[in-house]
Amino acid sequence: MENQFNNITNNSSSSIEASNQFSNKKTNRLDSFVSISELQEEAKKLLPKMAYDYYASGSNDQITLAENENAFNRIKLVPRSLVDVSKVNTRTKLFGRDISTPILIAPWAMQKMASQRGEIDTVEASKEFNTIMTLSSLSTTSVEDLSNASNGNPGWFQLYVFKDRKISEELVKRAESIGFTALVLTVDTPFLGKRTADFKNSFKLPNGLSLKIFERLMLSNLDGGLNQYFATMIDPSLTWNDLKWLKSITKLPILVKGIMCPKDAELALQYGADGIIVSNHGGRQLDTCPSTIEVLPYISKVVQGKVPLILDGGIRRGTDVLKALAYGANAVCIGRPIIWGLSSGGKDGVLKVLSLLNSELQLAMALTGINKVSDVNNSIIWDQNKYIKL
Ligand SMILES: Cc1cc2nc3c(=O)[nH]c(=O)nc-3n(C[C@H](O)[C@H](O)[C@H](O)COP(=O)(O)O)c2cc1C
Ligand SMILES: CCCCC(=O)C(=O)O
Repeated sequence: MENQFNNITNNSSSSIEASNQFSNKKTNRLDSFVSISELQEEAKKLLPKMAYDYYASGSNDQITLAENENAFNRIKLVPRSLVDVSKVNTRTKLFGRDISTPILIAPWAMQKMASQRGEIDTVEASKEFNTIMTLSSLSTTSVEDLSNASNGNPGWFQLYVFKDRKISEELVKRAESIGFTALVLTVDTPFLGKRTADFKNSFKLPNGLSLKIFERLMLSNLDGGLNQYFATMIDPSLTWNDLKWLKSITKLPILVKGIMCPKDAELALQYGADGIIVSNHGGRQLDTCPSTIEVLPYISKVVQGKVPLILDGGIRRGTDVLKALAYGANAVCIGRPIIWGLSSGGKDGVLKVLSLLNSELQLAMALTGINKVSDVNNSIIWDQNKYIKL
């Protein structure tokens, strides 16, 4: 039993084993953390306040930020008995690629505030765990350096579209030519949400760091504050027609990230999206919008398996991953859990987070009588109406 849930279904490596919470073979500092919330506490101790606040914050009153997690906790799973679960397996396939887990790494900006090697640590961990990382447009590592660090297999690239389309076009072509295998077009951010702590802290990148991808644009120092930077550079006039433009300049599959409305899911399909990411940007954009898990079943009904469907927002436990799969997602992305892992222990910290959440997922699958990801469906969600006549 212990072995089964220690050795995750990937090419198990020493650092994964060392970071596993139940392993008694080796111990290191990361072994003592048994949950994402403990890693968050550790990150809070280690990070400068300005960086921690930027990473942790939601917008306005942070209602949606809290709701993303709370909504998962309100959903109840159904335990099942006497099913042979001796070979539970979290492997799955996405865009033809075999991955060891349905847990992917969301794009998040400025990772070198969390560890010295930033995005390089994250991509190395994602490769070792055999999952997919999406690099943020606002990365502190260049696309070329990330590609080199991953032997030409850096994962997916997240795109914020610039007012100057030529810059975006050049960026897309660069990313495509050096091995990125999909584009993630973020559509929930015509303007950056109002994150109070960043205003109070007068957030700016620490000296010595810059937004590598845009270094040439001379705006990398962010002196005017995040929102001003964003408003200066990013195009708020983007519409569905621009998805056609993007498709015309790349052969890569395009996932649309930030879909929260079933009507928008319909439009995304109509305009040719190759994948949909249900996301409210981790509660950082429109405050008081619903949690992502709440809207997922409605979007799943529109998508009907035509393209891969991914959810992010509020995932802090393996049971949350299982609930998202049960509501129709093919995979999930995690943002802040990776941030806390990277801040607490660099690459090993990211591996720790992936290992911890995937072990929890594997255990939750066993306890609900599920052996493989493709067998998950909504019968594992408790619905008293189904049993009311019994
Ligand atoms: C600090 C931080 C930076 C982020 N930067 C980006 C970004 O550059 N591009 C983007 O599309 N989403 C960005 N996101 C949103 C994440 O991709 C993802 O939607 C969100 O973190 C998921 O919620 P979770 O943190 O609860 O897992 C960022 C999120 C955080 C917390
Ligand atoms: C100017 C930084 C924007 C990155 C981002 O998307 C976020 O912080 O949520």
